[in-house]
Amino acid sequence: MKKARTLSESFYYAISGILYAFRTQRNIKIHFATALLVILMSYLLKLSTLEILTVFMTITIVLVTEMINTAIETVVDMYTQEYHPLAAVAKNVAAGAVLISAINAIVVGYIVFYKRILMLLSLSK
Ligand SMILES: Nc1ncnc2c1ncn2[C@@H]1O[C@H](COP(=O)(O)OP(=O)(O)OP(=O)(O)O)[C@@H](O)[C@H]1O
Repeated sequence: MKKARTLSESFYYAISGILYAFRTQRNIKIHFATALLVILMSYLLKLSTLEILTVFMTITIVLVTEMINTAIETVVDMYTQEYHPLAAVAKNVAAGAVLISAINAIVVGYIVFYKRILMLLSLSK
């Protein structure tokens, strides 16, 4: 088994993991595009420092859980292509983690952006 020897090698492996997840996972592409849009909106709507921190934490949690989900799916698929109840448990629990992070993102998005967007819409009338 090949072990990472230097810090730069470890960094390279981590970056290639991120690029693999981005290349192969449609959901991660969607989350990434949404994150860019949310960051742009945060800038335009002049969020407070605390709100910006919350938005960044939320984006990070969604992307990280998606990547861990991808890692778990990959390990399960490497282990078996056959139906196995434990494979189902592993994948379902990983998918559950993604769902929880997505619900958190919706709640944060609602609390931070909803009133501001309503105000903008009423101003533009
Ligand atoms: N080897 C397996 N044995 C038993 N059930 C499985 C197995 N592979 C997948 N499943 C079931 O099918 C579901 C979907 O698995 P799959 O690997 O297709 O992920 P996915 O929904 O395509 O995820 P993503 O969209 O994130 O790639 C799992 O949550 C699990 O319930």
